[in-house]
Amino acid sequence: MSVPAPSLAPARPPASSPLLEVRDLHAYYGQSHVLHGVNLQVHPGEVVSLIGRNGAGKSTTLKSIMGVLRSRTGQIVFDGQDITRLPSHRIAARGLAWVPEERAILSTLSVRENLELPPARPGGWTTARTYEAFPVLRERGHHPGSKLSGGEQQMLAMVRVLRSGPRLLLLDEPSEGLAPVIVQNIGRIIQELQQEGLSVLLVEQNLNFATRLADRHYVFVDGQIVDEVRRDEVEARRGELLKYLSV
Ligand SMILES: Nc1ncnc2c1ncn2[C@@H]1O[C@H](COP(=O)(O)OP(=O)(O)OP(=O)(O)O)[C@@H](O)[C@H]1O
Repeated sequence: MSVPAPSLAPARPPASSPLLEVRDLHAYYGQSHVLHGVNLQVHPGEVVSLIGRNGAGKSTTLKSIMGVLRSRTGQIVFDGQDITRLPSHRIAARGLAWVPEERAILSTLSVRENLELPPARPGGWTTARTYEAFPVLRERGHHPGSKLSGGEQQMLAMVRVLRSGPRLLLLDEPSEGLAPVIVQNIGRIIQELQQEGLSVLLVEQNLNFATRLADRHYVFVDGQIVDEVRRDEVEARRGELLKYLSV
């Protein structure tokens, strides 16, 4: 997997106030208590990754932030406002966009219909930008969503949410199951988005992909964050990070 290497400069110093702050988050599926006091921050323009083994609670954290999983306690603050009790659509309207692991595109609609259904908002991706970044989506314009490859589905799912011009993008395993060249392309787009000031919270199992892109990493074990690693610490601590991910 090769994403163009970003500069070797240390992680940018976080701005004084975080764009997203998650405080003492607990989450539940029925009787099952799966997040145990998660605290994390994402600063404006930062790319932050959540890494950890399967079942550690990373996706649940994204679902809790978006308000898709309602059975949770703690506080989620976005741009200084408490959004914990808002319904998901109002959370999205504040500028958070989530691409779930299953990529949530409309399988019976064509690529073009999938692209055009979400309303484009000021600052969001236009159709022209979409085709410039991912020309394959123009070529596949009339194909139904169900007939796309995994990579094409990931591109389409990302573009659908980028049309709304979000300020924070939540990506759940964007590299999962994709060919190296597609992973590289998606990595390049994430870097471009960061350069434009977008913040990204990225769930990843692919350590190479995560460490190339993210300024900071939170390590999840059994529903808790047990470690935090900055970009400039990654090389010295790569062995520990691999151990956290190994089964
Ligand atoms: N819909 C659900 N109902 C019940 N338990 C769930 C549900 N979704 C996830 N879990 C459980 O919650 C825990 C955290 O899962 P989560 O999906 O957040 O982990 P993850 O770190 O994202 O890993 P993965 O890569 O496997 O998704 C796991 O024990 C999982 O089995």
